[in-house]
Amino acid sequence: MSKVIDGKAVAAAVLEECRTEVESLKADGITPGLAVVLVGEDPASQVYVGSKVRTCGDLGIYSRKIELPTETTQEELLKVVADLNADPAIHGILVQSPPPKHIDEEAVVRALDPRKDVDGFHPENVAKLALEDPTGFVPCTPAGCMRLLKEAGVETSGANAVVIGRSMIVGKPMALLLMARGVDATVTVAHSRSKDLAGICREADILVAAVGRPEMVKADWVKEGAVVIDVGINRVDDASKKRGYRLTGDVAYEECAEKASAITPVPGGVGPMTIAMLMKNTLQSARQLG
Ligand SMILES: Nc1nc2c(c(=O)[nH]1)N[C@@H](CN(C=O)c1ccc(C(=O)N[C@@H](CCC(=O)O)C(=O)O)cc1)CN2
Repeated sequence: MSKVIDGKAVAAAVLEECRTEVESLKADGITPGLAVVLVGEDPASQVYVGSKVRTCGDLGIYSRKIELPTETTQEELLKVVADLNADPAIHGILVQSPPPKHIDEEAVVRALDPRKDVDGFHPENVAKLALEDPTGFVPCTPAGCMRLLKEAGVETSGANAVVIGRSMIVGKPMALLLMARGVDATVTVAHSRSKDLAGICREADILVAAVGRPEMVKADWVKEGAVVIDVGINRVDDASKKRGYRLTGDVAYEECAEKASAITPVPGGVGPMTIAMLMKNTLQSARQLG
């Protein structure tokens, strides 16, 4: 049976580091500020945005929640972003993803001031990640995964890491982080079109699943003793639950836990780290912008 990597506990430790940094920023006359923009009424997004704002409040970070109706036009959203770019009280801006279908999300990300792009999605921050420039912002979920690996004492140097998924939010930045100098993993990025996906995964010392398919990774995809990081947070209908669904990852947890040396659960694994790393990025921005 494997060791469970407790994302809630690691996130709590990261948030304590943030609390200390907020005090230090305030002592220097800087009150960090985060703006969270939510377009539409996606229920999961409402939960995440609420959680981001609550965490800011708990740490003493100023936050501004901007809720816009589903019918908000691209132009209206770009105006909101431009106003936040110009607002000195705001150090970090994020637009919750996914926005409604008529919104061109890439154009919205490009409109962000990259110095305030605490999600790390702007092309300038993507380039800084590839260049290993620490002044850029690392996307929160992969940054959280890296922190979990570190806290779990996972040896990455020379390890075979397989990332399933090639999204801009998780797969691609995760691959860059794993191959970075000092981390030094040998990285394979696999996806739905990869031939023999199970075989590729079986080679992994570190397996990161970020595909958004409930319990796709089965025990026979996992090498004995591998470390498994499950990024998926899928809502699966479950009439036995009060809320009508249960959360499950991209990994069939029980059976994979039998083979892995360490594994993240869902919920309580990578998810809480996303918000903790967002707070870190906001404080980095506040420090850099002053
Ligand atoms: N602009 C962004 N949009 C989205 C991001 C992002 O980083 N930036 N990531 C995800 C959603 N997300 C944060 O925004 C997020 C997802 C999950 C969790 C989390 O704590 N999950 C809990 C379970 C919570 C629940 O009950 O649903 C867990 O896994 O334990 C936090 C944040 C997509 N959009």
